[in-house]
Amino acid sequence: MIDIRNLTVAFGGTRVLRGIDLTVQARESIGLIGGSGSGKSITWLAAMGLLPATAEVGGSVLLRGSEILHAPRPRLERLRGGTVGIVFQDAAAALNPVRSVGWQIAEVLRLHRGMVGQSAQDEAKRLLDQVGIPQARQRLGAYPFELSGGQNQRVMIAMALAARPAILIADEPTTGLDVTIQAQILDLLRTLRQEMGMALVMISHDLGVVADICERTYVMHAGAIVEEISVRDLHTSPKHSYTKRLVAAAPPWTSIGPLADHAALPGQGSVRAPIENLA
Ligand SMILES: Nc1ncnc2c1ncn2[C@@H]1O[C@H](COP(=O)(O)OP(=O)(O)OP(=O)(O)O)[C@@H](O)[C@H]1O
Repeated sequence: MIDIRNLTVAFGGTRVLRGIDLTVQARESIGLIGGSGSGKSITWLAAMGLLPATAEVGGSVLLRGSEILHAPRPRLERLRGGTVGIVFQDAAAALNPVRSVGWQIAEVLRLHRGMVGQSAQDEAKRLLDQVGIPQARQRLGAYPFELSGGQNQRVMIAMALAARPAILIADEPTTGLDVTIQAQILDLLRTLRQEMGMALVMISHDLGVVADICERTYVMHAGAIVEEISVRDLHTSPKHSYTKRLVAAAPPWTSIGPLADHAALPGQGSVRAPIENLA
């Protein structure tokens, strides 16, 4: 689906990405984990051609076999088109404050699927239903400021899904939300991936989140990938010292923490356990 080779990024001669190699297969769920400033977001922004022109970008990014790095914008938009959906961390900042959520979803439907009028409204309502917004028909007219943080995050996911992407990139989609809402959003992403057969890239500084939802993960440190590891092997065979430190620091109740049920399979949602226990 995506094949990134030797991706480099520099700003004003200062290197922030040092030769990233990364692949995503159809339908798989991968993590990109690392500390603040390690280069997780820059990797995807560069790969998708979303960095400002001041960024010096090198390497190769194949999307379904076609080179998209440095592709002219119309070609890039055509290639990227409905293939890749992106969910950012801060929904409140990413959504347009002066347009209703129904309008914003309908706009994606118009651009990517040529839908207009009542059929776009009906599809927007169906998408809000799908991401778990109650009273979806009435909510089409709501503005982002009228919704909670978790609901805005769901709207962003609905917008990403509206283009029917084959791959969904979620950049810290639960940061800033309280733990209960975080667990609900992770559940939603897990369910949607299964229902829609999408690949999922989960970018997070939280190893528990990645271990909960992904099958394998890349570990980033200081602008480089230091390890690629299956989530199953995180307990037993992390090789790089940075990965070992991440595993050691994982909260005890997560899929990878010391109290984890080691028989649990990745993606089965053990991060939910403490929330259920607290309820
Ligand atoms: N527009 C820019 N100009 C210069 N440097 C930048 C720019 N954007 C990002 N950087 C630098 O690139 C590095 C990687 O940033 P990136 O946002 O990818 O980190 P991250 O791993 O996603 O961190 P976080 O979890 O905090 O979001 C950082 O050192 C950051 O300061």
